[in-house]
Amino acid sequence: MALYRDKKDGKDLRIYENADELRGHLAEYIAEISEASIKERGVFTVALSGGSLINLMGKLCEAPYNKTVDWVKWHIFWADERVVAKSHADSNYKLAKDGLLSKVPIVHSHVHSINDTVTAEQAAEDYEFLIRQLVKTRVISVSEINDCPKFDLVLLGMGPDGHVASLFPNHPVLNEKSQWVTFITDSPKSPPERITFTFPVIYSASNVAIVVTGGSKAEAAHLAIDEVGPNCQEVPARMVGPMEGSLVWFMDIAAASKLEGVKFSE
Ligand SMILES: O=C1O[C@H](COP(=O)(O)O)[C@@H](O)[C@H](O)[C@H]1O
Repeated sequence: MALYRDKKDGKDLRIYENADELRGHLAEYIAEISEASIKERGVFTVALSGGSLINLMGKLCEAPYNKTVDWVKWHIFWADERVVAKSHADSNYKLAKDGLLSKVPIVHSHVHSINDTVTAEQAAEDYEFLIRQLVKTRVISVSEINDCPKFDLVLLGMGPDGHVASLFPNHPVLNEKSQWVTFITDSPKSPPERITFTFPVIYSASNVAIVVTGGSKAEAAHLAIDEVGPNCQEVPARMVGPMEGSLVWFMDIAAASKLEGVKFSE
């Protein structure tokens, strides 16, 4: 059970004693959305991030989920990716492959990774084209509000600066509205060249989860979630607010330690 669960401005906050507790509940949440999506549409489309998220998804590789989840119906995408070779230590694909995809029976052709042999600009263009094809063939649903892809689940981490995917504070791509996937060549966090989903795609998802652990992210979580005045707009995580679906924040106590009005019983 979550130590604390509440809604703040449409955000469903779930706070756990520690990262291990969070892991169990995150696995259950993902498995439930997978089951519902497969029941409704025959497939489950999930966009991953890199960083600490993959380790926090680790319980999915264990019983009962390794056997009960219908892995062959999963289609994997990346909400952001670093433009490096897939074998590079910085690759979000490699991180997910080593930590999750190689441990469960996902169909190889359902793993939709970026083209890592071209420039960041071309990689973003190619990735958007790939997503458009899968929208046309109805593997990915489409938003009823705009023509954006509607992923069943977008899983985001958050950096200590409040960035989500590769949408960094004060970067012009925060305002990108026309493209689904864009690129940057000046990421403040290495490596500099990345592709990223834009906010319209994140807003259109059926479900978005932001998964955050550790005290180094407590200040950014506070700025993203609490009412803190005009400067709060600069925190990209604050800009995540799905128009169509649900938004859940999974946090451990350390990440939630600066949230206002959150009290834990002794
Ligand atoms: O660079 C990135 O950082 C964020 C946050 O990473 P974390 O290790 O602090 O959780 C990650 O979500 C993103 O996918 C990645 O490219």
